[in-house]
Amino acid sequence: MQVEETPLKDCYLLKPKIFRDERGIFLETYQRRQLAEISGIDAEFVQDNQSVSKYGVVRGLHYQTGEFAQTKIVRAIYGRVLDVVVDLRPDSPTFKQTYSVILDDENLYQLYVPKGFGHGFSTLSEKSVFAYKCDDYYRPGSEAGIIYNDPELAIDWQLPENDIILSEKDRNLPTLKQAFG
Ligand SMILES: Cc1cn([C@H]2C[C@H](O)[C@@H](COP(=O)(O)OP(=O)(O)O[C@H]3O[C@H](C)C(=O)[C@H](O)[C@H]3O)O2)c(=O)[nH]c1=O
Repeated sequence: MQVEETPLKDCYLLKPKIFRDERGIFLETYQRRQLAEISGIDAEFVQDNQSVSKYGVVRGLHYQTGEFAQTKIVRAIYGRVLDVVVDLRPDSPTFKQTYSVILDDENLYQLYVPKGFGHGFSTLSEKSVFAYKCDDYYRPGSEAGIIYNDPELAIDWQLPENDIILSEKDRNLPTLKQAFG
């Protein structure tokens, strides 16, 4: 596995080693010891999630607040997504900065998203299967988010606006200014 820094502090792009042969491919999608040795990252993951989305779906930007904030390792098992994170840690040198990267079933890249980040993704293929590890449990009462079209963040989800599909919850998320001043 290769671990690359991103422009956002403590957020890393993980590039697993892919073994290819005439049958197809094999890769270790998570290996705690190797990740810790390479990067010093040693989160204790307790929950795996998976979502399936059709083309045009944007999920996010979401995060859990306070002591229930989640570190995540996210990846696309099938299809192609644009993964987007925003640093929402007021003390961070990259506070309010965003980073986006294509995760798909060809590059098999993963993104390490630290606690205190907002996270979302858009589905660019006909269908995406998205999986991620969390180092804390789902706490409905601590869920929060920033609206996908926040004017300060100006995220390009790489989708025509008319194609974007959002949940009712995501349509009503606050702006960055409303949430963080
Ligand atoms: C996140 C979560 C949801 N749920 C239930 C709650 C709802 O009844 C249903 C769908 O939840 P939601 O609409 O919040 O799912 P997403 O929009 O995919 O949310 C996720 O999307 C972005 C990309 C993230 O990074 C977060 O991990 C997560 O918020 O699953 C659970 O039971 N457990 C969970 O951990």
